[in-house]
Amino acid sequence: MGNIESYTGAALVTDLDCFNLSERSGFVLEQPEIDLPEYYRVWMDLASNITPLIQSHQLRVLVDQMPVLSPYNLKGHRELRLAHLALGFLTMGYVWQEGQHLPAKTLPKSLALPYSLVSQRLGLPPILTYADSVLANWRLKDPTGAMEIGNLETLFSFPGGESCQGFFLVSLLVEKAASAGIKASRYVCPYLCITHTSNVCLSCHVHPVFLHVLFSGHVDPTSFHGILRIFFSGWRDNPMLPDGLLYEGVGVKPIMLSGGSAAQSPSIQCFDALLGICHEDHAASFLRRMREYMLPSHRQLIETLSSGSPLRDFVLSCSRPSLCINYDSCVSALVNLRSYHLSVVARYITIPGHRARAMGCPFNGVCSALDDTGTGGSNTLPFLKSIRDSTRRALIAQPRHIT
Ligand code: HEM
Repeated sequence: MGNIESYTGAALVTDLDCFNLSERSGFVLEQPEIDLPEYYRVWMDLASNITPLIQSHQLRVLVDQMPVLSPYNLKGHRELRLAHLALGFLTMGYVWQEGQHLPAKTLPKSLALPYSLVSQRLGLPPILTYADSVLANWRLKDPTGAMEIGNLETLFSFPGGESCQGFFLVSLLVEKAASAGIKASRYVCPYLCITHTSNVCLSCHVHPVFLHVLFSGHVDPTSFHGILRIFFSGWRDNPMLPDGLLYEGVGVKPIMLSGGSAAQSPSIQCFDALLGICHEDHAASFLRRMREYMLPSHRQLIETLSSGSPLRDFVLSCSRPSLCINYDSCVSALVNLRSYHLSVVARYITIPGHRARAMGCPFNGVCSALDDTGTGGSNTLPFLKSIRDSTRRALIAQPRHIT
């Protein structure tokens, strides 16, 4: 494995391993481990049964009784990822078992200490991230079959049944679809396109990625808003836990961490970096902060792509109409994805939020404190619109309307 710091575009073409990227599935972890060594049985048993344990209010008691296990019997990247995923589920379940009115303010040492140590080894924060719940939380029902929604299941899932699984699996398939674009990015890496102009045309491979966004049918808006969303909530910018969460045995002060969000998806930030899309200050700093919730190698790829000469400048300097058209088709695809995503957010957050406020929430107000705020802590609609609009501004030929 090479040293990531010293990478140039040329090296990027040849060594995907360095960025923990798979040739077949991009940022998705290939063949995630599905079990840990026997020593960790208690983690796996509790995480695998998290829904009934939350519903019967037993999870906290059982976590309090766990022994403090050493993380040093975990071997290799895949075991560490599975441990981070299982401990992340236990943490979210522990904190939010009793809903928004009674969040746990302290994570017991039995969970906090091994979780912090596993997190340090991976370079991830000790909270459930997108790298866990989406990129490493899957297996094939039939190992010989294809990676498609009917043949996929999650390893762990929160209350919310099919909708919870659907939320993770649809996001997983978006990442899988994005892998074709990520692979193409190797060839249009800004370093390379300076010398190999023909390669830039390959950027159009990014385009089909966005046709794969299929959300309806797998996630029910009422379950998502009323049941599931609280389990992604973090302890930063969150009125339910304004002072953060104390990790017992790790530090003496509570710490603040954002909840899980697809804003932590490395694929979309890679496309922004590659296409040279610049967001407004506030949105850009939120997205940059979300990189702290990605694996260091994924973050590094985004930074490597951003640090080269902007692709957009290069395309403009070539004065080749076909290149401009290809570039614009990639940007339009990203604009369309973000417009589509805005409609998803309205359907899954804004409308159920209004309904819950008007009727009194059918789930005992489980999520009223979250109503219009994303689980990553953003002020949702203005933030997402600003990102969509700055993407649109990158178009070389500015059309009047893009749907
Ligand atoms: C029920 C479905 C979904 C809802 C309700 C939803 C909600 C949100 C919210 C509220 C944000 C703002 C950041 C935050 O505070 O968390 C966000 C950002 C984001 N979401 Fe989603 N999301 C959904 C599905 C997806 C899927 C399937 C993807 C694709 C992987 C995705 C990709 C993104 C990205 C990339 C951002 C960062 C903003 C951007 O770059 O445009 N989301 N989402």
